[in-house]
Amino acid sequence: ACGSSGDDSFVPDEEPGMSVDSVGNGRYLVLYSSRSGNTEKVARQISTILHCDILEVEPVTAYEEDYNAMLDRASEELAAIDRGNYPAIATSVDGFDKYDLIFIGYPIWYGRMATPMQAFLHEHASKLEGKRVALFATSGSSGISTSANEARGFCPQATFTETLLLTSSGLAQMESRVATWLEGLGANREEEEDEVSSLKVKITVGERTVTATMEDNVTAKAFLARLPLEVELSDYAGAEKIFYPSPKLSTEGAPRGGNPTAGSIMLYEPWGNVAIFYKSGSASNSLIPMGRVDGDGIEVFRESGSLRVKFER
Ligand SMILES: Cc1cc2nc3c(=O)[nH]c(=O)nc-3n(C[C@H](O)[C@H](O)[C@H](O)COP(=O)(O)O)c2cc1C
Repeated sequence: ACGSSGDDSFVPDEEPGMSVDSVGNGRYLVLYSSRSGNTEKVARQISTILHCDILEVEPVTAYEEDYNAMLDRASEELAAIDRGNYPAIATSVDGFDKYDLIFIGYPIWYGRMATPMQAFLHEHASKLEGKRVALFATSGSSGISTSANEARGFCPQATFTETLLLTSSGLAQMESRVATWLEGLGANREEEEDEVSSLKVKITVGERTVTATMEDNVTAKAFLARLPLEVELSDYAGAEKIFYPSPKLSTEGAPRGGNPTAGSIMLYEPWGNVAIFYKSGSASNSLIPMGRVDGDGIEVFRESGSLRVKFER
């Protein structure tokens, strides 16, 4: 076997860390590594039950298809780890601040934690300080305690919960075992309808989807109540994309006055049109602030001419 130690692997220096695709409110994150799919199934089950974020920790060099070649590689990588050389992994995370509980799953290799997850914990140990960590593993028959000790070694400042091990005979009861374990941890499905997410809107423009955060006022709420909504936005003055809701949106009691900047979503009361500003506009008492396109999502509205868009919750 060649190139298996990982010592000399070139790690591209492109992204400092990846952000996890958020689906839930971000209380839980499931991180897993998996070669033949068993641990991945458990990880997906956890993420489905909790409706939470999930991220695979992947090696830079793909796993060998051939089982014997894989056994060789794994034992070489484990020996290298014992000498302080970790295999290169393609996954890194900027931080775990928003997560209350982080699930970490891996297969058992030679009684130990699979090497990609060891490398991940080695690289992220300081970021996991003070975090609550729930370990889960799959194996043919071996136990989890050696790998749990390895995890504690990497992250002495983390708090470890009760673990879950599914051996090949236990995988058949995966659903009930996972559900019972999560109950014991007090982990439950993330609520989707909290105040913040209820003001979130997805806007799809062609192939791209951006998000906006709406205001908590009567006009914005009237708009939210009409979603999903597909409309043609026309260009106005080379600064706004506009459309005319029909019937007009209620403005009764809404705060007046706006100073539009790129990203502002406002209602122009005299005409009743909704305007998404991709450039700054003039301040006006006839503008009612309705919300704002998040981040740099406003870029998608800079295309010239009209745009077909879909707004949805
Ligand atoms: C390199 C390697 C070493 C393994 N060592 C063990 C072991 O020591 N004890 C055990 O019970 N199973 C062992 N297995 C079996 C895996 O732990 C088991 O198939 C696991 O569910 C695989 O998870 P995955 O499908 O997520 O990759 C090993 C598998 C591989 C590939």
